[in-house]
Amino acid sequence: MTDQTLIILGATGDLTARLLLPGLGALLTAGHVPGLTLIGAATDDWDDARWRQRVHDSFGAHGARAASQSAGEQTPESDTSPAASDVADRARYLRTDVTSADDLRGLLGSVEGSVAIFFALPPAVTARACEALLDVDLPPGTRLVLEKPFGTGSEQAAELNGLLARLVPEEQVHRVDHFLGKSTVLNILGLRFANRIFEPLLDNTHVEAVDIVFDENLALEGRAGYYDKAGALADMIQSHLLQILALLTMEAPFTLAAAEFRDRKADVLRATRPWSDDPAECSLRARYTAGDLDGRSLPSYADEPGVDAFRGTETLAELVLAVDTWRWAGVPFRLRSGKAVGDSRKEAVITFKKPPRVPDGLTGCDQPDRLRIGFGPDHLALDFNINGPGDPFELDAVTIGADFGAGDLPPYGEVLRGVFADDPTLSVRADTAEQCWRIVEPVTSAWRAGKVPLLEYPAGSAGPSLFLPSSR
Ligand SMILES: O=P(O)(O)OC[C@H]1O[C@@H](O)[C@H](O)[C@@H](O)[C@@H]1O
Repeated sequence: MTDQTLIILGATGDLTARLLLPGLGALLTAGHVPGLTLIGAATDDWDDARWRQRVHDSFGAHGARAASQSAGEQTPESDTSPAASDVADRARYLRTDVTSADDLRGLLGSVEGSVAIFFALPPAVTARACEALLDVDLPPGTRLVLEKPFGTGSEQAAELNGLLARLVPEEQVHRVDHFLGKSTVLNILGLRFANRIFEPLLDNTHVEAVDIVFDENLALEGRAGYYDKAGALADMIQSHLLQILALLTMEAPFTLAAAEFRDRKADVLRATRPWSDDPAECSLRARYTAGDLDGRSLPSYADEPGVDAFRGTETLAELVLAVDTWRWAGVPFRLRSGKAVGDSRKEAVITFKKPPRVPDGLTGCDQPDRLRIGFGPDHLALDFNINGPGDPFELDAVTIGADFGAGDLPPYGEVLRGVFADDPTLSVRADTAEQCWRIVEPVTSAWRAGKVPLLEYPAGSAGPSLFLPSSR
């Protein structure tokens, strides 16, 4: 394998420290990308020593240690693995204006081997950095790795795609959605396509509704600079939850090769739209007010440092979608995500229709059957009715379940593995990035026009919920 260099633009930021470097550390510890050179670039006045310390801290704090422990290795509490330490010790930092072609030229001039550039930057800065790269000769095979949100709408995403297409071929663009690197999310493929018993039931004949819910205890956690401009809809639904919807609804690909896998996802996303023409009927937005959560007193979102209260950013969003394919037409898909919600719930729930008729004489429980795929804790459960203990004609609800277990790598490690292996399977393709904005845009326009009120919920409460519209 040729030597690889990873350049992180935005190296001093929160994303790099919290997610990217830990994922990289785990990947290195697992023995991938030997000989990697890591270069950090940002405007901050850092030097190699400070950057190396950051890399060591982030490798040690999360990814590298977690990965080696899951592999059964004994490592002292504060140590990174030797492979990750070696990369940290050799890491370089270059003070760089990422929007300046001269600076980027200088940065790339110092690099050997195969290069991946990770844009750990806000969307607007990413676009400006890509523009600047137009004036730079990129080494052959350069991969560009972009974070979500990809643009701020379908038009901006299309513009950015046009720009990227002038820089490198589409196969070398990796649009990261780290949910596609989560083992539980990827397990949807195994669950659906490697079993006989579930797949035949997953259609509009048998399924009543599907909920994809990601309600978090986490509040803003100091991320106002990014989150206040994004909000729950762009942060979670337009990106992560639509990817889950695609995996739950796609037809079986012949292989998991990038082209086919991404074609099948694109098919269903093209067929997806808001459930009703009136976004007020099928969407809800809300933001948290002061409240208590897990023994913490949280301020109102509007009072969090860095928040522009008048912007009206939602911290909870819910949206019902229709997937207009032969298989799924008529089944509502409810996507919901909220911050500072008391009852953390992260799962996809497939609710089946009731049986056509329960014989007279079987009484008691008549809960619909449900298949639950938990995204944290990772779990699979099937709820159904049986003749339980006691009266043989009295029905009881039971659940059988299995734990998925953690993946070998954290999600960012999995995503980076694809980047270094030149495999874009887990990356979001250009057309899909645009489709995901197209799906939510009728709703964001209605929200902007004030047609859907911004509700409030106390932090720590369950938050408001939509009354599901009847099937049409
Ligand atoms: O559960 P995970 O992997 O931390 O993912 C959830 C996070 O995903 C991120 O992409 C969002 O920006 C966060 O707001 C969210 O909390």
